Amino acid sequence: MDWNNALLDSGIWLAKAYVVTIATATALVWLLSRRTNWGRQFSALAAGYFSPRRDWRPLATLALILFLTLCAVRLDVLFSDWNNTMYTSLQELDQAGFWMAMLLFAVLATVHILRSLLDYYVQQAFTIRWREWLNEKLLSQWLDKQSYYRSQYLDTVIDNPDQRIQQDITVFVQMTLSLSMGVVNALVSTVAFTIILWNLSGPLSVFGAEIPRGMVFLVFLYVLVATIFAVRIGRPLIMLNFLNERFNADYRYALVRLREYSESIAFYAGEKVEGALLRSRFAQVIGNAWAIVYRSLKFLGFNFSITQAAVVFPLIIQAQRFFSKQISLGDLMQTAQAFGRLQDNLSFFRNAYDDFATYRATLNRLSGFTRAIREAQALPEPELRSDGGRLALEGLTVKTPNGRLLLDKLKMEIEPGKPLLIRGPSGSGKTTLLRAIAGLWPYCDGVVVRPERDVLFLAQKPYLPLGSLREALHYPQTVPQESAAGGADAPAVAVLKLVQLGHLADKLDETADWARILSLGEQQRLAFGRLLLARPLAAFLDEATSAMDEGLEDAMYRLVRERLPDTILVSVGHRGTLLAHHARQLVLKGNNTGAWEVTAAV
Ligand SMILES: Nc1ncnc2c1ncn2[C@@H]1O[C@H](COP(=O)(O)OP(=O)(O)OP(=O)(O)O)[C@@H](O)[C@H]1O
Repeated sequence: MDWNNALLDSGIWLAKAYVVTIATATALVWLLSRRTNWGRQFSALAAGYFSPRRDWRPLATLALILFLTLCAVRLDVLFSDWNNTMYTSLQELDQAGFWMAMLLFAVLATVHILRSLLDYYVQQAFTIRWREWLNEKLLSQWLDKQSYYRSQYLDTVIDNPDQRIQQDITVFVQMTLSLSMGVVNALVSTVAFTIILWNLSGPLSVFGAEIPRGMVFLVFLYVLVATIFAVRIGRPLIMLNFLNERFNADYRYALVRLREYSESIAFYAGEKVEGALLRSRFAQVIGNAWAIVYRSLKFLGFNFSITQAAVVFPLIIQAQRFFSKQISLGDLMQTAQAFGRLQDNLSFFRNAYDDFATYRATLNRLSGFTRAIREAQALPEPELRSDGGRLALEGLTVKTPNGRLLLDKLKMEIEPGKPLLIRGPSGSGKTTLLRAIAGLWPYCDGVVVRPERDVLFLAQKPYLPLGSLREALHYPQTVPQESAAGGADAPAVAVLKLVQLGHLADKLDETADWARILSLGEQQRLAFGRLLLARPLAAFLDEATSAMDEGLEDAMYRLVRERLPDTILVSVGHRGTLLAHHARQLVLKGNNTGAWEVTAAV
C-alpha cells in the first residue's frame, strides 16, 4: 500500500464507486418497482416523498447517506491495508515504519469517528423527517371524508388501523433505510474485499489439484455452506417471532378490555372467568418464549461456531505460504481480516432474510391501509346540498348494508320553530336516517339539503374527548382563547348552571376521564350545554335525554327552545312525553317496506 497517494486513490475510488452504485441502485429500484409486487407497494408509498418537484432535500439527503456509506467501506479497506502495514513493520522490526503506522491510525480513526457521527445524525434526521411526512399524509387521509368511520362499511374491514399509523410507518421508514444501506454496504464491501483477497491469495492445492486464488473461492464456499445450514436451523424462528408479536398483542388486548369494562366485570364479579382467559393468553406467550429460546440455542450455537472457525480458518490455509516466506506477516493478517469481512458481508444476506420478511409484512399492512382509505372515500353517499340554513330531504331512500329498505323516498322540509320528532319501532332506521343526513351512511340515495356547517348531532352517549371538562363542553370546537386563559369564564359557568351541572363549575379545567366519572344523565346534560354554547343552525338529538327523568327532560327541551329559537331541531325518541316539545312527528313503520308518515305531534 502506497500511503502517500492514499488520499488521491481514495478520492478516485469513491468517485467510481459512487457513480456505479447510483447507476445500479437507480436501475434496480426502477426494475423492482415495475416487476415485483412489493416494489410497487414501496414506490406507491415512497414516490411522493422523494419527488424532487415537491422538495429536493430528501433525495439530496439520501445521496449524502449513500456517500457516507461508501466512505465507511473505503475506510474499512484502508484499515485493512493499515493492518498489513503495521504487522509488516513489526515483522521487519522497522521502528520508523511502526510509528508512522501509529500516526496513520490516528488520522484514520479520527476520520472514522467523524464519519460515524455524521452518518448517525444524517440517517436519524432523514428517518424522522420521512416519518413526519408519511404520518401526516396517512393521518389526513384517514381523517378526510370520515374514512376512519366509513371504512367499517367496506367488504373487508381493516384490522388495527392504530397499529398501522403508529407502528408500521416507523418500521417501514427505518427498515427501508437500514435494509437498502445494508445491501449497498454488503455488496460494495464484498467487491472491495474480494479484490484484496484475490491479490493476497495464492494457488491452493486440493487433493493434488491446484486451484489458483483458492482462498477467494474458499470463502464463498464457506459462506454458502454455512448459509444453507443456518437457514435450515433458523427458519422456524421467523414463524416463532411472528407468533410472539401476535400472542403478546392478544394478551395486551385482553388486559385492555379488563380496564375498559372494569365496572361491568366488577359488578358480575367475573374475575374468575377473566383471570382464566388472561392466564391462558399469557401461557401462550410463555410457551412461545421457551420455543424461541430452544430454537435460538441451536441457531446461535451454529452461528458462533461458524464465526469462531472463521477466525482461524484463513490462518490455517495461508500458514504454509507464510512459513515458506512467500507472504509477509502483514499479508497473513490481512488475509485473515479480509476473510472475516467477506464472511460478514456475505452473511448479511442470510441475516437480512428475516428482516425482509418483516419488511414485506409491514409494506402489506401499509398498502392495505391506503387502499382501504381510497375505497372508503369512494363509497357512495347521498347528495348533500346547501341552501342557506334550509333543512329538507328530497326523495331520500335509505337501506341497510344487505339491502333491506328502511326508508323509501322520504320527502319533507323542517323549519326552525317547528321541531320534528322521529319515532318508530326499534331497528326501524331512526339512527340510520340521522347517519344519512350527516353524510355518513353509504347505502342511500336522494338529496339532503342542509347547512354545510353549524350542524350538531347529539348521540345517546355523548362523546367526551380526552382533556378538561371545558374542552368537553366546547367539543368539537376548540376552547376560545380568552376562555382558555381563564378570563371570561362566564359563558361556560353560566351554561353549566343552566343544564343543572353547577356543581362542576370549579372543575372546568380539571383533566380527567370524564366519560367514566360523570353519570350518563350528567353526560347528556353536558351535551345540552354544548348545544347552548355552539348555537348551531340545526341540531339532531338521538335519544339525547334517555337517561334523564321526565322533569329533567322537560327542563332541557324548554331551555333549548327558549335559548335557541332559530335552531332547526330534530329529535329521535321513544317516549311520549317528547311529543309536547315538537310540532310534528315522522313515524317509520319498520316493516321493511320503507313506509313512513308525517303527522302533527300530539
Ligand atoms: N353497520 C351495520 N351493518 C348492518 N346492519 C346495520 C348496521 N347499522 C345498522 N344496521 C341495521 O339497520 C337497522 C336500523 O338500525 P338503526 O340503529 O337505525 O335503528 P333505530 O331505529 O335507531 O333503532 P333503536 O330504536 O333500537 O335505536 C337495524 O336493523 C340494524 O341492525
